[in-house]
Amino acid sequence: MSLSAAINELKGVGPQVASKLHKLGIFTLKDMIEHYPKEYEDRRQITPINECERDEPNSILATVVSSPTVTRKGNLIIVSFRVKDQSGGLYITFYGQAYMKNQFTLGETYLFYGTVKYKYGKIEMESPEYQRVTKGQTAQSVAKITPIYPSTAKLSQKVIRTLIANSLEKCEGDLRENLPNFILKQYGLISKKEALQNIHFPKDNQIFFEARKRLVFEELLMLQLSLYLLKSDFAKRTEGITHKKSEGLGEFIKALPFALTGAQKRVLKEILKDMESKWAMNRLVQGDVGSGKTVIAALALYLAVQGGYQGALMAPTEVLAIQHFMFLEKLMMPFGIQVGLLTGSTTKKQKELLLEKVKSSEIQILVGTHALIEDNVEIPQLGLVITDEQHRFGVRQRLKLSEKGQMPDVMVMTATPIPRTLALILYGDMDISIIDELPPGRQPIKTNAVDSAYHPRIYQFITRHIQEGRQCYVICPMVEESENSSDLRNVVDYTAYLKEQVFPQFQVAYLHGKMKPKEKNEIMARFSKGDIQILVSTTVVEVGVNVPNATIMLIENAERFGLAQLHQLRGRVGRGEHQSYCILVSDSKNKVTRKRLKIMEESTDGFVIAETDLKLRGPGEFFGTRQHGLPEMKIANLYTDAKILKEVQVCAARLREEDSLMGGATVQALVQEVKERIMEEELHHAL
Ligand SMILES: Nc1ncnc2c1ncn2[C@@H]1O[C@H](COP(=O)(O)OP(=O)(O)OP(=O)(O)O)[C@@H](O)[C@H]1O
Repeated sequence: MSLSAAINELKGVGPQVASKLHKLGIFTLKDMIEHYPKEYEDRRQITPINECERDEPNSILATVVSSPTVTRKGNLIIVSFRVKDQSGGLYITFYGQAYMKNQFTLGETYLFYGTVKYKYGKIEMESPEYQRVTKGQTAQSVAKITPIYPSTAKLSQKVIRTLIANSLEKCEGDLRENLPNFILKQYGLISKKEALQNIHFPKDNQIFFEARKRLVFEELLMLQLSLYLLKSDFAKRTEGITHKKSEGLGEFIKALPFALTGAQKRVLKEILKDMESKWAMNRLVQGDVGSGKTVIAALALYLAVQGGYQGALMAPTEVLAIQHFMFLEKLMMPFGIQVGLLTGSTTKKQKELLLEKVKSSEIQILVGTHALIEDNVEIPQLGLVITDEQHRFGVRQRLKLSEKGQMPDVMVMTATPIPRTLALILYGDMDISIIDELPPGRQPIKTNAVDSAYHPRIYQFITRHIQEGRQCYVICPMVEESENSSDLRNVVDYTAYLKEQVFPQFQVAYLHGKMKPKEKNEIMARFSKGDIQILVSTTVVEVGVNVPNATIMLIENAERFGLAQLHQLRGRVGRGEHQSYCILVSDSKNKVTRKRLKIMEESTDGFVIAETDLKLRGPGEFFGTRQHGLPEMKIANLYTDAKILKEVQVCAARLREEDSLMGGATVQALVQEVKERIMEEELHHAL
């Protein structure tokens, strides 16, 4: 059978099982085979019955010495019988599974795996997994390292195991090697077929590790190659624009309302060096929330414009685009530089006029949302592209903006502190600058995680601060009440409650993603001016909003947010001279949640928070949402597999650099496979 055969072509998969498998995202035999175990149980160690650890799982090899009997306790059917080995005996008991009565034969030997308990003065093993050991078999040939699969959609582990074993067997002929031989040799990788067989049913620990390494290597290599392909079809370092040194830059810096921090100066130097060189700049500027990235963007844009080029700045939301526009306009106007704004709400007429001015270079800096990448936007002298990324744009969108110019310099700003291992993958071919210093005078934000019993005190606290002239954000996980989330705070109802019951004396308003852009902008402008004191919102304010007078960030149902997200949200306060506070409300008793909220109380360092979050939750959930244009990881863990990742990057770079390798048929097939995957991803995304 072929790997692409539909799962219901497999024996034993009827419509019911198929629909359960579909729920797990399994449609073909290939999907089935790539449904990797989440963990393993080592059942090879067979323990004599009298040495079994209580309340722990054990493997025993025992013979049935009493016929199964059925008893009832209320509605519960209990099947029980006694088994023995040379050291002793115990009872095997199944609850609620009447059919077990007929599964065992007196005098036969079985391998049982289950938890051994003391119950009502008897030793018993509860609902164990079992397998008959026939005459010719040894216990060792039956007791195995057994895979345990993730989310089973009500399919038993046994069924999944059997389906995978069958898929592997039926597709054996189609499990072809897809990595070139020289890569297998150089990195000591086992074949694809062996790896797939042993990731599910490893014979021993050694082969399991080898199988995993091989599959992780392949997955990361595919990811790295797809990033290369998406970025520039294996383009090497390219020559770009040589921006002229600007004499006026010093004057521009002097005109800023503050002195640059040491970190800002260092990053600026790195950027200037890139811009003034003949190579195209491709730089990621990473700075913790509030570290002052926007001004760095302004300086780079100023330099480009001074040399006769145009610059573009793309932001992920309209609110943020407007904020950047206002900031840049104020700085640039005194120097006679014109800044334009293009967003989804720009009217047709305004847009025509604006685009004309951009085309004639009358407007030198264009700020906007992804409206900037539309085909009719022409920026003829485009020399610098900056995206304020925050993980909202895909690699492809970033490229599309760059393509409006002739190899413009590219700078990506991000506030999400990305652990090094992840930055390597997401921005593998970029140079990285880090702004690791906050502007002077900032007091660390005080953070407290509390439960909802604290609400009355929280409201008093907010009242006091607003009376002193400050402002407050309140974040809820939902926009409106919905059926399955009535226990979560929602923006609409909570605003009404706060307005009427708690803060009738203050201006309370709400903001959420479903509102019209015009309404959103209006509310944000009123909050910026101080006309609104309490802004209740979803995470739309998470990205980059800058209102220095806001000093309290109250987050309801804090357990619903990723740590990176909480850190971003908290970064909306503490942006001015006043002491700021972040209050995280959660009634969750979950241990991991409590730990995560505790980290927020203890650390204000975005990098520490991000690393810890990654450790606690795994990278899949790190960003809260999936990355556009990036395949999901099936087996690799970007955090713990950092060592393999490094090897992969060396290997991928070699494939890219040495054209001779590209000529080989296997490498071409590999690249083709990567291309197909990207298409699949895009399709998946478009749906
Ligand atoms: N060197 C500096 N000294 C004093 N204030 C500064 C300095 N640099 C920036 N600021 C101010 O700090 C605030 C935050 O700056 P900015 O909005 O650029 O931060 P950011 O890094 O983009 O943060 P975020 O990612 O959270 O949006 C702004 O009010 C800005 O004017």
